[in-house]
Amino acid sequence: MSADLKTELNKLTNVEHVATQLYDKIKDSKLEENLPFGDHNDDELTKLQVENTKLKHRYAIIKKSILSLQSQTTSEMHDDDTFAITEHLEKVFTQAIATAYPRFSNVPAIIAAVNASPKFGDYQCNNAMGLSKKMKDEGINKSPRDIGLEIQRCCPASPIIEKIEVAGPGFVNIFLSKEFAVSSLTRMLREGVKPPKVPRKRILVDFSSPNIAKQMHVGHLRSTIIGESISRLLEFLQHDVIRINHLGDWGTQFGMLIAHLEDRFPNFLNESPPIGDLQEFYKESKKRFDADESFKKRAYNRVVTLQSGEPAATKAWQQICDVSRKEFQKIYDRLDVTIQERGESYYQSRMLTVVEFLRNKGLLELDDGREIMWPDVNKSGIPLTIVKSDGGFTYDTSDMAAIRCRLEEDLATWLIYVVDAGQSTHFHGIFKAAERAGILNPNIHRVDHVQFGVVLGEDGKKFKTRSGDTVKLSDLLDEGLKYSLKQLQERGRDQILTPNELVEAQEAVAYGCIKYTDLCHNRISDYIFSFDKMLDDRGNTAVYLLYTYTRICSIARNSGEDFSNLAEILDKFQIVLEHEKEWKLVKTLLKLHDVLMKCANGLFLHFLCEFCYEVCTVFAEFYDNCYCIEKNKAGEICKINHSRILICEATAAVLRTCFHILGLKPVAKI
Ligand SMILES: NC(=[NH2+])NCCC[C@H](N)C(=O)O
Repeated sequence: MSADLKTELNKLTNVEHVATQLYDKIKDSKLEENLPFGDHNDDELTKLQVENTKLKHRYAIIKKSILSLQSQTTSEMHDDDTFAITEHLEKVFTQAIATAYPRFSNVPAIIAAVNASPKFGDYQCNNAMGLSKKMKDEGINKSPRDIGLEIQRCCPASPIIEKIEVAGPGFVNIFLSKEFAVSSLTRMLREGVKPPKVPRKRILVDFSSPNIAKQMHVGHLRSTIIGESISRLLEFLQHDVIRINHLGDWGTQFGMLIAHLEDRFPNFLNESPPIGDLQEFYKESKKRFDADESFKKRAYNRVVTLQSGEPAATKAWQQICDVSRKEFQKIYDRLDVTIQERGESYYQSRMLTVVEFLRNKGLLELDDGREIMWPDVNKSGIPLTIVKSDGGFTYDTSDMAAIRCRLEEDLATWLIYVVDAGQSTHFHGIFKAAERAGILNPNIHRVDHVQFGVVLGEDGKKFKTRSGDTVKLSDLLDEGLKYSLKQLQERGRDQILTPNELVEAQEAVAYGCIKYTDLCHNRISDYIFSFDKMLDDRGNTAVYLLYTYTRICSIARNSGEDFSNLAEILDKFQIVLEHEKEWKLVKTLLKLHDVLMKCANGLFLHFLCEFCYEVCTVFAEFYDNCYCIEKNKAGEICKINHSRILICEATAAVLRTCFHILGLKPVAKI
């Protein structure tokens, strides 16, 4: 709210206050004399009445000036229409409430999109009931309907609002302006889909984060998919995003791996060891570690040499990491994931300093030879183990060092950890402890553990292969490719598409399905992994969305005209919104910014999936009812509705934006 507006509102509040006092005075004086209201002629009362008239006059002037100031701010907002509609309406109606009832100027407007019949408007302001209750508590009786009417009267003009209606017991129904919709859509077609404006932040997203020498499992796959999409969403909103792979590349297990490497590949310093299956290698070394005392001793020694930075041990460690790194990278390439590696080893020296820091602050306590830290001053919950009894560090230590580095060195103000729900106690402890240590300040920093549920097999049990082993991710992706190829062949697409187009479609469908199935459920719940379900072309699936998108793209192509230069078309043809289905589709498209904001606020991507599905189903309604191209009996094109094809192009542009965030690769031909 502008400073001018605030001053005017303050004036109004004062006048309202004086007016109430005056009213009470008049009422009391009448009660005293037992006279009916307005039927008094004593001097005192006349004076009060004159004053009352003056106040009324002043009140009206101030209200008028507020209204004009408000329309100024709302049209300023419109100069650049890259805002979310709900957010804009919240501002407009918060101002309306403040003008109508200055003492409630801090009550935020409650705005909801209306999905029922269009006669109830497109959005609703739902404050009337609440305000009526508030007034009742003050002893004032005002019906929600009257309050609704007053809000309507005080609503500043907004270019996005066509009209406001008060219905029933006080519903304030808001109808969007078609003029605004056409101008937004035209702009979008000319300039591309722009993000809503939000204050830019530096955000660090910690995701994927598998462990060296261990299998990357479906939990890591979920983290990879969700983390990538969250990063894309926040980048689209113009934030400065740092994507971090917090690899498990440090710890005592490396001692035995190095010792085993020395024995199996004595020439490792000169030649990279041909380790095919690192997991098998891990198992072998673990067996020796448990059975052979001298091997165990050497393994412990290698931990010490590695941590002190000794070159041979460091080289061995790097080579082991390289084997895993290459495997992980193959998965990232297939899924089009970009991430920067910064494993636990990165924090080795920072762990030393963070331990010193916590110790100096007196936050570490001795417990059975370990040094622990209580996240809470009251010692509730579970303590973190900062230093083990043998002097080594733990997962807690590396995360304390990491959080400090991210906030103090990277200067991120928002940290996002995309890790399974099983680690929620760990992260809760880290966040609390960081706050207690003064590393994290909740007034400046935001931290989120973006947790997610487990992937289940079709039998409802934990996802495993038929033989009961954990599923290898590369095998899973291969299987997806097989399924999607089979589906494309069943549709005879292998006959129409070129071999390259077929591979492109096959990958888009397979990887798209796997990602979309993960993202379209509320991430907190578990979900069942089934290729048959995810490849269904009806319902909320990637296949349905990709097919709809391809169909939309083909409309302009089939018109026989060149729609590649939209600006040129827009110079010649206007978008008109006459048919109710055209209007419904455009209003749906305009929800994009609201949906993006909602996804970013709670870090939930299923809202975006639901939105894509809504766009596609509303598009189908539009397409069934509105001809874009008309053909004569001979099957020749006789009329092209340019406005409608432009609406199709806008739909495709909105879907493309969402697909990019969700990691779906749109293909022009399927
Ligand atoms: N900062 C973190 N702790 N990130 C998540 C690490 C996940 C860990 N490597 C695991 O596989 O469970």
